[in-house]
Amino acid sequence: MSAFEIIGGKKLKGEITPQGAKNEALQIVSAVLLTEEKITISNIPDIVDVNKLIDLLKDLGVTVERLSKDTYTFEAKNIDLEYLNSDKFKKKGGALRGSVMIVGPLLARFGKAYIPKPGGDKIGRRRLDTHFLGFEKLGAKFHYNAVDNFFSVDATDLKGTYMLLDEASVTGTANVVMAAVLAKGTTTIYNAACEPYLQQLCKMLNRMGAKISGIGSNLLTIEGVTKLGGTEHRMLPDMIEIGSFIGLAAMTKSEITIKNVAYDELGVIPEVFKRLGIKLERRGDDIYIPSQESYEIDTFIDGSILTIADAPWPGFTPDLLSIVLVVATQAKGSVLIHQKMFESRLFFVDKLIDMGAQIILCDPHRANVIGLGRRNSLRGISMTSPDIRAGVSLLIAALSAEGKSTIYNIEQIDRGYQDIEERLRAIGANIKRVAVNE
Ligand SMILES: CC(=O)N[C@H]1[C@@H](OP(=O)(O)OP(=O)(O)OC[C@H]2O[C@@H](n3ccc(=O)[nH]c3=O)[C@H](O)[C@@H]2O)O[C@H](CO)[C@@H](O)[C@@H]1O
Ligand SMILES: C=C(OP(=O)(O)O)C(=O)O
Repeated sequence: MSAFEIIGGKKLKGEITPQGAKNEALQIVSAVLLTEEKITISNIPDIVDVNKLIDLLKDLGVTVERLSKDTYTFEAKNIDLEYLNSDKFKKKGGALRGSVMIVGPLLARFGKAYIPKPGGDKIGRRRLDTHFLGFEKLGAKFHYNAVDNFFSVDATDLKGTYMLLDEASVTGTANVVMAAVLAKGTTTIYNAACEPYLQQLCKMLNRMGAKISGIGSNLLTIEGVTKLGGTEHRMLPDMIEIGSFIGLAAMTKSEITIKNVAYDELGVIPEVFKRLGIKLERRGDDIYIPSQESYEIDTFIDGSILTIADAPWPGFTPDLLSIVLVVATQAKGSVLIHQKMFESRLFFVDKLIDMGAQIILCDPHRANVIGLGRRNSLRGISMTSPDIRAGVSLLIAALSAEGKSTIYNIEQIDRGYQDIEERLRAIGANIKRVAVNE
């Protein structure tokens, strides 16, 4: 177990480059199971969740070669389906959310797949109905063993069909798309999630020989093919990291340039931070954030208090709401943060309140932040990170706070942020990782 010790209140300065996208990597790496040919993937982030998935694929028989820090080749030629029945798989497969996306490719290529209830953040109910309803529509039989929380699907032949997803689930859409590419006939998926990472997945599948159209919309049409081949793919930069760095710069009054952000793929993210009063400038494909002594939250046109809420893409991602909330604590003005998708993602505000922030948690989904307008700084405290994004939000709060903070349970942060303390130190942060005795 480790913790971060942070001495806050320092301005940072310099350039920072986002890692490859965690949530894209989990989709793309799962897709290698769809072919026995070689797939080369670059800009893979070196983070716990992605490494766990790669490890799982190795156990399944995929030949994995690491060509450089961020580039791997995968060859899923000799898959050991027996591994799926092992206790080792039950333990490893349940350790992360992304592992659920091996089901679609395995079902499509081998006619069966199992998965233990996947892990990921404990941020409220995280159902998998969309995934399995979709597989059933394609003709698979679904079985759920409630005793050991094991999901299984099998099918002799998957058949293309029309389906209206019960919700625009990100991993659910990815999973069903990966099953449908090898189904017989045409599948039409309406209410599909359409975020850039899914677009990336569909583009990669097309390069492998799939026939997917409607990419980027919520209506995907997939003409099934009999076989897919190898390809090369490069991951987009992680938009959640980019948003985290914008928030970090504003909170710590720092002048920061975020390099190579793939700006055109960021959707409403820059606009949402601008509505908090943060100045940011697009410079080529970088984002430049000047040092700002203060920033003021916008209101709606009629003067009423701004609400920032999550929504399926192209709405604002729920993964950045915790960051927005923290940044608002030092702004002038008020904002209502409405986390519609998850039920338990806002409870971390009690730590911010202990640090001196003014926040009213209205209910599990809504928090009203009354910005301090820098009248007083947050105070450093000891705290525990409940989930990946709350963890980084607390890290940002600690970097802006007066005095020393200690953040425990940083394994949550390590799930998704690569070498975070080194990268922050490189722009001047006073942060160190310390071992904690259990
Ligand atoms: C590994 C991975 O990629 N994880 C991401 C993925 O999780 P994941 O794919 O698990 O999330 P889903 O898109 O399935 O759903 C997220 C939550 O939102 C709810 N929901 C979803 C769609 C909708 O139209 N209405 C609605 O209420 C779901 O019930 C669920 O509680 O997408 C989430 C939503 O962007 C992100 O927070 C996660 O970081
Ligand atoms: C909730 C997240 O991850 P996961 O779906 O892997 O729990 C996240 O990336 O913010």
